[in-house]
Amino acid sequence: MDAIVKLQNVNKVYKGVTKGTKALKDCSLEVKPSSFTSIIGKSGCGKSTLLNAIGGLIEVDSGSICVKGTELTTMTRGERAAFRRNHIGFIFQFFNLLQELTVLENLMIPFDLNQQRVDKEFMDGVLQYLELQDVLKKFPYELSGGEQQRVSIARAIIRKPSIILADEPTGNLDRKNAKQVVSLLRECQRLYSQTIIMVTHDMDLAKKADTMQYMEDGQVMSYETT
Ligand SMILES: Nc1ncnc2c1ncn2[C@@H]1O[C@H](COP(=O)(O)OP(=O)(O)OP(=O)(O)O)[C@@H](O)[C@H]1O
Repeated sequence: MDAIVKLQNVNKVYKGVTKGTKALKDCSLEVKPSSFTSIIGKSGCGKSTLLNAIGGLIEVDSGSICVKGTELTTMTRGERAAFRRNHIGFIFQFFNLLQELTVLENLMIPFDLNQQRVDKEFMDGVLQYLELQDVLKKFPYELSGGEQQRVSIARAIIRKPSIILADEPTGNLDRKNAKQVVSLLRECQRLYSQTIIMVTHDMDLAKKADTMQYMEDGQVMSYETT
């Protein structure tokens, strides 16, 4: 099956004050559709940069990034943003929920921005599955860390993106909630055929993916398939 995400020889240098940091060095990666991939590697090896490049959040210097058959590197920033809104959901370590909005309002932000209609039935199913129906009127600061992360997962899922990019989604959670989040991502993959790419420091959680990619010094070095 064709890869849903394919990077070939991608290079990214962050132009610093003194010298540039090479965050990606001829980095290549292929991800199969509806698969769950984890990316592990030491701090600073380029994991977040790789995820941000796949999600079109940053521009790279050279190489090819093909997502769902579309080349991102030739797009303008606005085109990448539109592509991201249509196809990609992001989950972050610090949840990125707006504290002054209720849970429901947070969930509606992407729909409002995109002037897109909500599939109410689908959304209700996701909320039920993530056990969030009873917290919809609460504010994020009234929720536990695990609940907040479940809200951010719901926000990523309910727009039915084909790809979910999760950057250390369990980094701020205790063991029990961390395991639950990874199980939920697995379920999203199973139920909604979403492709999940998860960056983590946690080897035990990384092993729960179908494919584990190891990054070192700006490159994906190897992979294991279970
Ligand atoms: N915006 C930026 N400006 C300058 N340098 C950056 C920027 N973002 C990342 N870097 C540098 O690029 C390299 C890769 O960073 P990246 O955040 O991708 O690594 P990481 O593997 O995700 O690290 P961690 O596990 O600590 O989150 C690091 O040397 C980092 O200091």
